Amino acid sequence: MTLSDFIGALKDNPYFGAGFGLVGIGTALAVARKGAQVGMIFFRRHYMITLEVPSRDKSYHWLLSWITKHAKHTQHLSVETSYMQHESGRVHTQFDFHPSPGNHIIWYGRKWIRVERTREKQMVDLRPPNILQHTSRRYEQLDFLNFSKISRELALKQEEGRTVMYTALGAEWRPFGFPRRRRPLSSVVLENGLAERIVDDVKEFIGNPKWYTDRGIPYRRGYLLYGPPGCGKSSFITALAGELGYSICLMSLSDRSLSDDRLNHLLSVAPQQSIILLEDVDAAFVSRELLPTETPLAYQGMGRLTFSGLLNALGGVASSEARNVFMTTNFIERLDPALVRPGRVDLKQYVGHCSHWQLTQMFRRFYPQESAAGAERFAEQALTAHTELSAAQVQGHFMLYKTDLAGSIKNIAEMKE
Ligand SMILES: Nc1ncnc2c1ncn2[C@@H]1O[C@H](COP(=O)(O)OP(=O)(O)OP(=O)(O)O)[C@@H](O)[C@H]1O
Repeated sequence: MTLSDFIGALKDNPYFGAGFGLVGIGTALAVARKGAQVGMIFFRRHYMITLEVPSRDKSYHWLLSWITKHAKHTQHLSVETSYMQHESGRVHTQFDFHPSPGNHIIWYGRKWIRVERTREKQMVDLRPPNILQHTSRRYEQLDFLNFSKISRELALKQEEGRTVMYTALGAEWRPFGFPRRRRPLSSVVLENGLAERIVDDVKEFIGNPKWYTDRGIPYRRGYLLYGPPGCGKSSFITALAGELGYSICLMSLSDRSLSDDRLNHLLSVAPQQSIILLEDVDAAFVSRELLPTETPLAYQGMGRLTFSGLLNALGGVASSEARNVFMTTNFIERLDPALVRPGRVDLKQYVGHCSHWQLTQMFRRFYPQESAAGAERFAEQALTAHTELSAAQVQGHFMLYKTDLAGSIKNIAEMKE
């Protein structure tokens, strides 16, 4: 039997024909699948473009709120809980629902947009921040610009004339609550010329980055406001942020989940044009000279944040963006000298009890119809009745007698918190 006879016999064999046919179909499908994959890769490479928005980028939150608004039908949501404890002990909690990490398809402007939320993988010891990826057709590159612009406008509209408060969530800063109406500087009455002095200093710093780069000095400035409670430290910083059009990044050093790495990371990724506010710095650490006998245990270093970690983080924030760190305390004597040395704290300011001048100013703000002489009399009587008065006490008293000036003066001796 020759080879041609053998092939002829196989051709006529129905089993062989069917097997050959099946193999042929399988191969054709595999080739088609591979072709589709290659075609998709080719298409993506040449016709698609991906925009990556890291979480530390300013537009990240704008895009995230845009996506949250538009990806209404997504089935995967993740909750983000922000938590803030006020000095009064009052706890403020907020739940935000965002599309969870993964793919989300959004129908917008008569187009499908695919948004992918992913987590950055190379971070150690930190809750990884998210990345948003937005994919569009290459010839519609302008889409990115429009998309980013629209989300920015949406966010800016919400923030117009307002101060955004950020709190630290994992390794990221997240806006907390709705942006607050800006507090005018004039509403915080500090000792004559004090507010202007700090405002001028901050403005001078923000306006002169070149001075720092020319001298190789890290572009940051630290401020410490200290003094008794209720005298306007926090209120002034909030008003200052409003004046500058800055946001506030509020951080508590006694947060037990704060580690050296996390603090360092948070300081370096704080949103641009923001003030970092560390309130009650004495609550987390006390001067090493006071330890261990005279200090209550509650005040000793807590959590995984170490004192040297804090010093390094404050001294080591190298950023091209102006970095303003404000700290407040009621007990400056409890702070370690290393914490308040120049480089970490460049301007220290005592914000104390009300002076005669402050009392007259506050009186005139509350009772604008009253004469200057009336305000002087009020200030004198208040200081005769009380040696120390905080602005919060005075404000509380005025609130009590909002429409009753005579009552306000008559009951001056009862002014209390
Ligand atoms: N100098 C001031 N001018 C106007 N209002 C003030 C002033 N100081 C305090 N207040 C009012 O008193 C309240 C408490 O003030 P604030 O929280 O700013 O004080 P603080 O000095 O930061 O206190 P603490 O040291 O306890 O944090 C606020 O409602 C604020 O409006």
